[in-house]
Amino acid sequence: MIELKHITKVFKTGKSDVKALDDVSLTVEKGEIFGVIGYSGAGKSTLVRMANLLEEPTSGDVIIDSDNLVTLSKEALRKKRQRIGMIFQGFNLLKTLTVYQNIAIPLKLTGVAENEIKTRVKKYLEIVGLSDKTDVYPNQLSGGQKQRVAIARALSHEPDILLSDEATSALDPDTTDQILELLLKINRELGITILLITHEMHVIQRICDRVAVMENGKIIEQGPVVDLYTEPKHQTTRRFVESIFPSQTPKHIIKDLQKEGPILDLTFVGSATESPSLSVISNRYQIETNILSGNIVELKDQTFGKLRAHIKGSVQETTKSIDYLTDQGVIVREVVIHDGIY
Ligand SMILES: Nc1ncnc2c1ncn2[C@@H]1O[C@H](COP(=O)(O)OP(=O)(O)OP(=O)(O)O)[C@@H](O)[C@H]1O
Repeated sequence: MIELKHITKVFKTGKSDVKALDDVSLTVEKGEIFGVIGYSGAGKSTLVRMANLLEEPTSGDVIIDSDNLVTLSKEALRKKRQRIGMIFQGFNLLKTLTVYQNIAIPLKLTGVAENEIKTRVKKYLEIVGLSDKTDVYPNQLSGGQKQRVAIARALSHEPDILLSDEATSALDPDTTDQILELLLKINRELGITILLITHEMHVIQRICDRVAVMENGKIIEQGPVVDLYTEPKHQTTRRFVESIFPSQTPKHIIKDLQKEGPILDLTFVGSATESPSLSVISNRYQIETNILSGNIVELKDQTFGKLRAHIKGSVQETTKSIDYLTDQGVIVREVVIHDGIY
């Protein structure tokens, strides 16, 4: 549905050029929620703005439903953009207009008839849960409510695609979750494909199907969210996953404990999170287990857990225990410290 092919973007500045995107390719399938995560300056905003050509690539193609935006006429591009809604961190509402006018005026500018405008404003304010705020001004709304109005405004053009540029970054955690739930509902009930950028793993975890990790203008890793959680390949991806599962065992404790037996990081996905594998190995084999840290989180469609445990016992019994865990679908990785480094 959205295909970014070999996109490079160089910003010409006074002194030196900045390569914000460096040969980036990405495909978002119809109906999915695709997240792009990266630290500040990675190139995320530039990337998402390619998908409606708010930013033009220096080279590469932007294909939306088999049309290459780069080669479309101005008129055809204008029409295509109406199929692509966008929401922003700063909401971009006009302060001097009411909620109704903020949604209605862009529709009027694209030639939608007055009756149809009334119907759409009513419908989309209902969907975002703000039917009672039609006549108020943006400064009478909370941040979350402002973002709901911005979402209703984007939806009122009845797009196939919604682009989200850090839409929850200015919101507190509870409001963030409410907006993420709303995005999920829009995706499921209206069938709208969503491409979002964020610097928060929490956003990816809650609603995304697939994710790409960006660094220095490149995509360094991409795939289903659960794959990046279970086996992050790149150091930066590992840092993002650790932001959800901080491993806070002090290094000197790991160093001491590992003299008596291995410290294991255990990763559980789906039903494995519910089976009592650790108590089974304690009962079945001659070992002692001690849990050092752990957490279970909900990904979009399944549960995912991490546990750090210390195991004491003979090499033979420890090996049997690890084999048992592996057979149960648990991913087992030994934590080792050499000279103070994990
Ligand atoms: N209009 C511009 N002119 C010059 N350089 C720019 C422009 N827009 C972005 N850049 C540069 O391109 C690089 C990528 O910026 P971009 O805003 O896409 O990153 P980001 O990952 O969205 O970061 P943040 O989360 O801080 O917004 C940065 O080095 C930035 O300074």
